[in-house]
Amino acid sequence: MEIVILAVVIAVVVIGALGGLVIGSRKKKQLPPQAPSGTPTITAPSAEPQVGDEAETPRDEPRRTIEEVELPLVDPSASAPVVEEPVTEPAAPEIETPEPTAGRLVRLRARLSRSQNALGKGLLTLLSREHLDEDTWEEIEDTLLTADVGVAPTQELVERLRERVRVLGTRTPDELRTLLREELIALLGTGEGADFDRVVKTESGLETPGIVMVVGVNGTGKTTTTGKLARVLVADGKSVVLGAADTFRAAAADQLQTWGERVGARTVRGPEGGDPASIAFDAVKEGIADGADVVLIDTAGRLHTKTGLMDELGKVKRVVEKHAPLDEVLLVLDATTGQNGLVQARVFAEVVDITGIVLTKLDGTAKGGIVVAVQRELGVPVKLVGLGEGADDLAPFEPEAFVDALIGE
Ligand SMILES: Nc1nc2c(ncn2[C@@H]2O[C@H](COP(=O)(O)OP(=O)(O)OP(=O)(O)O)[C@@H](O)[C@H]2O)c(=O)[nH]1
Repeated sequence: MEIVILAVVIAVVVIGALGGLVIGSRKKKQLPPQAPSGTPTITAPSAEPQVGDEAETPRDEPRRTIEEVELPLVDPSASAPVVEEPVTEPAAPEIETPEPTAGRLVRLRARLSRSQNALGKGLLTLLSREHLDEDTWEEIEDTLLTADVGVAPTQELVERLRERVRVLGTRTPDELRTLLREELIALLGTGEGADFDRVVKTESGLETPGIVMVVGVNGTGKTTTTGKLARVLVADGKSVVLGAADTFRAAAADQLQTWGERVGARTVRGPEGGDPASIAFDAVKEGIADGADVVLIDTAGRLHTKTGLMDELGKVKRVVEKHAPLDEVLLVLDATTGQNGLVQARVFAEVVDITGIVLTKLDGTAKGGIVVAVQRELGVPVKLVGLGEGADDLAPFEPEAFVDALIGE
């Protein structure tokens, strides 16, 4: 009996040991292969629950009702790659630095090429003929008249030139050129006789800003000239307020404002079709309040033949002068319109006291002689000349530089 019990115990032990071996070998086969030591491995997190993971939400967590559960917000653009725009400040209008005004006429001399050929070269060719006979002098006269110098100034010039050539016995082309130069400069109002002050008066000499008003017929270049003049003044270190009293042409105020913004000058404007006198008045008021150096007032183009419009111009002047007297009234004349400009000049001068002339579009005409004629007509100096559409194509008028540009140095 004892032997039987012993045999049963041994059998149980043997079976148990065998069973353990089999399970152990199975377990060993399931182990993943070991990574070679020393090589870093990057593994994805196991999808299977790991040690410490909760199998399910613990029962003691407060339960949420369906109303309390918030669905994740779905952004339709979320799938598209988000390109972040760099945050930029709204660009301030760029303030330009205008060209200095000194010597502009010399720089722009080539723009006078049409007048140069018709007037300057024409005269020099005639004067260099072997015999300066009666016919030649007549041709010289014709050349001057064609270039719009005007009858009286032409006769004067030819007479003086003839006399000097006769007395001095001048013959060489160089000497003749020198004589012509001197006589043309004299005709333009320097040297003997009238010596015009050509400086645009922008200083009032009072506490108030200098006030400049720009007048003329339609399309002569008033707004452009006002804008160019603002640049000239800013270049000279002055602060400028612009008055857009041209309420007649829709785009004029915008055009003026754009000119102003380019150099940091403020524009006072009113409603389209509004009262130009009240805008001019406000512009000067603003200029005084701002402590500006100069107020430039652009007026609407008006036909000199329309009495009502001319009366309106007189009113603008009177209203502005409730603040302070006008320092400068510039009449803008289009040089390409020739003698018609003289008629306009006469009528404008009756309504407002013209103190200076701006001759525009001299780059587009062979009739540079109009400078002489218009000064004679009004007894008022040409102060500025327009020689192109560019922002800095407005030059102070200097007779010597002008004549040199016409006949070549
Ligand atoms: N070639 C040339 N063109 C010029 C000159 N001055 C002005 N202009 C041009 O002339 C045209 C008319 O100029 P504006 O300044 O608008 O004329 P405006 O007198 O103010 O016109 P209104 O307000 O209608 O009376 C524009 O195309 C200017 O660019 C110049 O000196 N040379």
